Amino acid sequence: MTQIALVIVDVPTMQTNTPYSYLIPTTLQHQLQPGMRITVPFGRGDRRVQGFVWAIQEATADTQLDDLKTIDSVMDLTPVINAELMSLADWLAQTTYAFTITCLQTMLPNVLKAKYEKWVTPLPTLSTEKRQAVFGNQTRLLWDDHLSTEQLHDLLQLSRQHDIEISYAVKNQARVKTVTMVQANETPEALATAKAGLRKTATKQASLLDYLISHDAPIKQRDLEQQLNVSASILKTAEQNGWVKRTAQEVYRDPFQSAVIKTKPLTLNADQERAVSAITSATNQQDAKTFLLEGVTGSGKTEVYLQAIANTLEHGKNALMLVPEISLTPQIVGRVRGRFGKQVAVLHSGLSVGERFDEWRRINRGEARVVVGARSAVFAPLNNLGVIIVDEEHEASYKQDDNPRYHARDVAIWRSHYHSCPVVLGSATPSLESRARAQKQVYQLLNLPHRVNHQQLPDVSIIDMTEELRHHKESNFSSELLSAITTRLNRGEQSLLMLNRRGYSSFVMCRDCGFVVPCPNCDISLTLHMDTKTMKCHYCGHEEPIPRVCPNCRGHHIRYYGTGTQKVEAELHELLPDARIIRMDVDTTRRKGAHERLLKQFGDHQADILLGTQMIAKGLDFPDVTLVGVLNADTSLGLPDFRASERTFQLLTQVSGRAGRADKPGQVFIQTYNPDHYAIQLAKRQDYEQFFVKEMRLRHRGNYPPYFYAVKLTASDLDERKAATAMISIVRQLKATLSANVIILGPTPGAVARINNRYYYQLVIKYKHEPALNQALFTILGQAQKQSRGGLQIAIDRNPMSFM
Ligand SMILES: Nc1ncnc2c1ncn2[C@@H]1O[C@H](COP(=O)(O)OP(=O)(O)OP(=O)(O)O)[C@@H](O)[C@H]1O
Ligand SMILES: [Zn+2]
Ligand SMILES: [Zn+2]
Repeated sequence: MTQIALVIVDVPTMQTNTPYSYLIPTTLQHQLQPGMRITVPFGRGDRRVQGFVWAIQEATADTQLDDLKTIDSVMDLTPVINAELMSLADWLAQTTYAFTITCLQTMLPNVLKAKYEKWVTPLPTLSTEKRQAVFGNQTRLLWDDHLSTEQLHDLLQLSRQHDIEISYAVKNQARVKTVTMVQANETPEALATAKAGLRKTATKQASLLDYLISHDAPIKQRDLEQQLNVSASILKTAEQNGWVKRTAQEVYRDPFQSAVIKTKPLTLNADQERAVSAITSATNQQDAKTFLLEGVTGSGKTEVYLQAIANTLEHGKNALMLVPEISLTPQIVGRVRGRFGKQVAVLHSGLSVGERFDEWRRINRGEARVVVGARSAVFAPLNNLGVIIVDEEHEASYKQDDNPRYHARDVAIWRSHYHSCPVVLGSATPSLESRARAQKQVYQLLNLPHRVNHQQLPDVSIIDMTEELRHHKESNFSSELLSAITTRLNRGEQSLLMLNRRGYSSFVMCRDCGFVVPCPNCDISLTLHMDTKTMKCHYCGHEEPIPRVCPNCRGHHIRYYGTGTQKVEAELHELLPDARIIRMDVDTTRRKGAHERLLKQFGDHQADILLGTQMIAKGLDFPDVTLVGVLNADTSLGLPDFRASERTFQLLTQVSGRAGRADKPGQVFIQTYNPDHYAIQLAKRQDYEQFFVKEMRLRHRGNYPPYFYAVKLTASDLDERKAATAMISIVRQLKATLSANVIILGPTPGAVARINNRYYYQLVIKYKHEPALNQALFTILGQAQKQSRGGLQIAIDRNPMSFM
């Protein structure tokens, strides 16, 4: 019986979205499995492309075997995509208008996608004869195109018996970090003799020899220098004399290696108890329910997650927990590891390719039972899930803004149905969508209305900055906020200051003619970066020096505008010279582990003030922070987007929630130019429910989500006219196909009309029920594909995070 493989090839076009049939070579019959990657000849020129084995079938009497091309080679010893993820890829392709191949690739760790050397290595179980037959005298075998199908056959078989495995030669991109260690190189007797021969004045050398005589364990050179108060040159001479040897020792840089404190489950309060028992009973009854855990800041949501996970593990099942951009929330990772130790795997972008792959393999082998990770961790190949948690479910970073444009929350819910397990969406400020679904009882609402220990929510004051400006000179700090910070300094308490940078940036402008330096490739001005002393484009990466003379009028009055964190820090230093400040923004957290280090320093009271961008708004739990100041609440309000109020409310409520979380009460100051705006007023009261009611009314009136669904289409082309005409004809086509109830906004130029020399046009379709829409969009994509050689690109974004 001949086997044929159905293969999804790595050629992203509409035509290749369904599997192609390939003949499996005789020697590889019954060796391949779905989810393995292979290479196949494709197209008229038979060029070699990669593909995934989608399914394996027995040929029937009708199969025209002669018409089939044959699989070339195999890339994996074991499947890299399991059955669940294959059907998930199928669903994703359907719902995000992406290609199945793109979805499959998205689920793989990067190391499998890139061209690393692959080696086959024997495992201890491999018999000596087999070892000799396969590896000869080599310790490992390079896995490349030169392997014959016979060899592949043997290797696949050995792999199934767990006798061999594949490893990837990932060169650690970050250099190995080392410290210099010093150790005695001679016997104590010999050293004593050396000491006896020293001149009387050589006291430093004498004390070094004394140390070496009584210690033989290696010590860090730096520590030794400090301890004995000797210089590096003394040690160098000692080495030349043969008294010591110096070695470079690798230091472990795993950012999560840093001590996690083991924690025990806390005694739950009544609200937490209710939430945990609802979730655990869904786990135990295999009920694929979606819970919305709405709990005010500091209400102990994390403890609810941890106990729901503990229950899952007790029942022999595994757990997945998503957190927004995990490098931003090292605290929460620490808490999960503190409870579940080595069973936890962590996936996030801060890990090197190799580290990430190691974690992925631990999950794939079933060694890790709890996975914590950011957006793409939702594809972690965990089996037998008992609970899925999506923390801070309202976070925009859960949506991928490139193909496939998936929302991790939707994928989590899909997986919960696959595994018949509950999913918990948690937030102090749920997205309107999720809260509306809870209202309609599609999701089950669980409430934590109080802070733990009945601590009050912090007292929030709004400061009208127009008033401030009238009375004082221009400053980032109102007098109220400044005196509140001073009080904290005197009391030895800590403050958190947030600068809202969304949709806001620093730039330079000519004071004489008003000229602002634009990007040559995009229709946007360049952003000022003081750390590198350059101007950068945030869209295309263009970079140039800060001009000294105005390129427009040759004037010399260039002025720096905008409130960068660096500028605020400088002002703060001037106002409060004694305050110790930690600044946290993209510039200070670029290096690996920097984020966690800064937070740790702050937690250890090495600073009085943590000054940062949005990255300090979420998830932080420091007991001695009693003051939060928002320097500019308005910048995100001004954006022309239907979610602007929601985003602002969420941000202000979240950041306010960082104050007064332990026994000392908290205080918050919000500086704004729009003190009467409802998003700011309701954030002051931290009244999510009121905000929900008010905002829903406005969304209803404006026909916005969640009352309407939305799809955003974007066309881009090097030629502006082509992008615009494509959009106009798409609108015509949609109007002809869809019902009269749809609302089409646009086409309009994109929020940035030109990026990297491509022109963007967009339109937004709002609808309630349009059965014909899906097909219409696929048709549009198919047509666009045919024109894509000309450079036209169409992107479809379902449930877009913004209409901009
Ligand atoms: N049952 C409990 N008993 C005592 N302390 C608790 C209990 N539950 C949680 N805590 C503590 O209360 C603090 C706040 O809890 P946690 O950080 O989980 O709140 P949260 O709801 O996740 O907050 P946020 O949404 O603001 O990040 C933590 O320090 C936590 O250890
Ligand atoms: Zn000028
Ligand atoms: Zn640019």
